[in-house]
Amino acid sequence: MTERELWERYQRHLCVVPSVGLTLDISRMNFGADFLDGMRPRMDAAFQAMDALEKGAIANPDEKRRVGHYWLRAPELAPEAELKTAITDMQAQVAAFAKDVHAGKVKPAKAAKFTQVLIVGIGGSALGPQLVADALGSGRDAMQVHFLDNTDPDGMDRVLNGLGERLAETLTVVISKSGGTKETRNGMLEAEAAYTQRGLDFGAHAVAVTGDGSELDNYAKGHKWLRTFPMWDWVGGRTSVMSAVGLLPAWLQGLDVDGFLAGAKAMDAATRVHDAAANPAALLALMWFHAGGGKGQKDMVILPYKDRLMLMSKYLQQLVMESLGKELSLDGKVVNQGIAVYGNKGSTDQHAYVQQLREGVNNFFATFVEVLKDRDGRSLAVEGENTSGDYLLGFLLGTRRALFEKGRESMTLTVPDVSARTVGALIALYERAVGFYASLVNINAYHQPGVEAGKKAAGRVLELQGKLLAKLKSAKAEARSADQLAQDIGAADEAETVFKLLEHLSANGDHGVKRSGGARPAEARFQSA
Ligand SMILES: O=P(O)(O)OC[C@H]1O[C@H](O)[C@H](O)[C@@H](O)[C@@H]1O
Repeated sequence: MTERELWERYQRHLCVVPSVGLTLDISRMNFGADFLDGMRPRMDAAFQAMDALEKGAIANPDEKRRVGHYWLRAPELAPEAELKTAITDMQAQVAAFAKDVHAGKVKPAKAAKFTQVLIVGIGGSALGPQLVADALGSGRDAMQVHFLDNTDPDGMDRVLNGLGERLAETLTVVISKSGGTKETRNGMLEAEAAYTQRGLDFGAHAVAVTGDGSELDNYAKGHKWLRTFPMWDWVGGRTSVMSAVGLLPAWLQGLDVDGFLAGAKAMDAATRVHDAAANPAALLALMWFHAGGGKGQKDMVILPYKDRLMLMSKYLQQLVMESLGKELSLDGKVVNQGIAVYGNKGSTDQHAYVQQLREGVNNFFATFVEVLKDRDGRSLAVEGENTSGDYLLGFLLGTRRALFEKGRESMTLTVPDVSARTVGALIALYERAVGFYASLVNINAYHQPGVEAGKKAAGRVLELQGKLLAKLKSAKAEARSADQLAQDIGAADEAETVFKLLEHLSANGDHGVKRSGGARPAEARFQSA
């Protein structure tokens, strides 16, 4: 295709959303002239399914749940008055609570004001707040935000030690929809211990966002925490950033929450249109389908040319992969669907993996995210009249061209700035694109049965460790191999797991296990010290 033809194709297919100032350019995706027409019946079915979902149908059949994240920014669309009230009440409660915190009406026991927020959560209960905080935050925010999003002891030490004395002015927000996620429970207990160590009552510094009656809800109430905010079964974790999960941290940080919700609402309005050519979410889903043959054969590389959007790929990785990575279709057939997502930021990535994108295996399509506004205020001329921002765009356009020359497909999303409104719009765009794509390939986007398998297996590993420790203690002083110990606890087939457990136990002082013998598994001996 000549540059002239490309320019015409660009103008013909450019999807424009004036309400949020976003455009989607699909001209560098090499779909054929009849692709969009050919997909029309499937796309129409996807539109119908989405309409039904928004009206309150059971869109998550396995869990018999409704899917209501679109109501969070348009409560008037909730199918029942009680739901609408629940949403508006939640919004009012988080806003009022944050105002009281900022005003010092809700204050810590031994400091004048809360100045820091520590969020404890994982997956959908962390990624949204992390994206929003990183994209929109600054050193001038009302409160600074920190995260515990793992059960890594050293990771937690780093955050808690970093807070140091400021723990006395830190409000901890524990977020878990189910209220039973082990990583989050562990983070909460470690945070609690850090407060206790400094002579601070954790409950007077803690709030929860969780489902009514969950383990976390009971713990928070039992330990007299400051407040609990609701989370509902009709909001999925990965689409919960506009529930209290994301709104409470955003309010506390002092971000433009109204703009965030309004951006999403405007994008929702634009993506409800039953005309794929004018609907950026439908076009995204169709392009994903085109690129991967409806089977996820190509990976989605997200390349925002803006530091503030660096977490976008991480956020979309969960949204897309947990929603679309499914074994079974809605009819119960094995389909093993999914699209792999990765990315970081441009132009930084040009100095890393873009080499492979241009010349290596052609198993991806790129999505460039272009932000028109360079910075607040004017820029320095770094070379002739050129600014750093001119370079950033130059690198984006240059890389895009270099990929196209080698037959590598890409789309370009252009947004005016990284404001709360834009971030809300981008999140809403991808939420709906994922829903549409799931319909196109006939899967349930709203459950995650595969995640459970790993959790159950982890539970069995910890049970095994319990038996192992009991055995080691009873057989004191006698050094045994992993194989012997596995047999001793009636788990001969689990010798490898037992060996891994023993290596970890002996590398840490917590359980008093000592390792001797050689480096190889068969030579190693373990005993209780
Ligand atoms: O919010 P929680 O119930 O603690 O869940 C946190 C996360 O863990 C689960 O394993 C799910 O795969 C995620 O979708 C969820 O967001």
